Amino acid sequence: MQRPQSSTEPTEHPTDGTRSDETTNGRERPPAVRLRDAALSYGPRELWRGLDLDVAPGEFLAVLGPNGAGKTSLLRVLLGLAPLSGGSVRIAGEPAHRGNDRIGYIPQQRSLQNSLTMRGNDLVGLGLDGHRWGIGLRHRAARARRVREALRAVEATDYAKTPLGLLSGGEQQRLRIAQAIVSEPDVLLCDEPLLSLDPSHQRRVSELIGRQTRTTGAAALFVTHEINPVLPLVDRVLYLVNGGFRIGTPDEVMNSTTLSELYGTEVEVARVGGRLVVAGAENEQDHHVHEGGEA
Ligand SMILES: Nc1ncnc2c1ncn2[C@@H]1O[C@H](COP(=O)(O)OP(=O)(O)OP(=O)(O)O)[C@@H](O)[C@H]1O
Repeated sequence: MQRPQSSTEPTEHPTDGTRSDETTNGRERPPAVRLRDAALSYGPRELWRGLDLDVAPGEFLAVLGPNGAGKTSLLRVLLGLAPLSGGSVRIAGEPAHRGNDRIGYIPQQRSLQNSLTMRGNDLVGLGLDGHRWGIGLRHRAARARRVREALRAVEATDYAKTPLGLLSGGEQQRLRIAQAIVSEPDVLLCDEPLLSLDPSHQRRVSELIGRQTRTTGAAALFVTHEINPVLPLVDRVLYLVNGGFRIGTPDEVMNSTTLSELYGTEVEVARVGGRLVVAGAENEQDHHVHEGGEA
């Protein structure tokens, strides 16, 4: 097992994976996510350890790495579904816990149940469950307004009343995003939200999440095997490989020297027409950025 690596020497951020710009609109806000000396093991298998990371409000963090590196497991830790084996985790200043209404979660894309009864506005409304909505008319109206606004934000109003089972994968994915943003969370956890979307939907979904970080100050942790569609949005990258990791801006992490160190083998990173192409990494086909796909 490879020893965990410290982050690269950043030019703009401290070396411990934290960002100093925690003041938004003159008000101090705690980091959206704070991990300190965090470690996660399943039995004898250690996925990562020594992870120090502050994700600032409004920051867009891409989480990259090959299959099995522990990206989804990191999201499960933040969701309070998996306990750390060492260190600590806080979400918006509070310990991580299940059912945290400060988090909006976009799970890995699966086809939504073939429901002919459940509709988009029902699905989005579920994103408000657990919030304190009264039973009076006023509260019902406010709840309905929030759902309408979320549907409008993802441009899904036209099919909000169509049974989910009749919608395309891209349409369903936009509804999942509406469900995740309807409660205006502090943290958006996105687990490969671009999977199986065509390039134009990839771009729209990425832009939607980017817009949400800018307009509400939500931090996004965006797990992806394909960085190019989100590259213009990414503030920093967390790259996990075989127990080691690097944290830094895309330029600091996505270069031949850093990735070769991290993988322990020669990896080449090239910029081709503004796109990143990685060659030589283990499981290359599973995680690298493809030259052909559209950003
Ligand atoms: N509850 C669990 N108990 C034991 N092992 C687990 C558990 N959850 C995940 N693992 C293992 O931990 C490793 C990391 O899994 P994880 O899903 O976090 O990887 P990932 O980086 O998201 O991979 P992928 O890119 O394939 O989605 C895998 O080998 C997985 O089998």
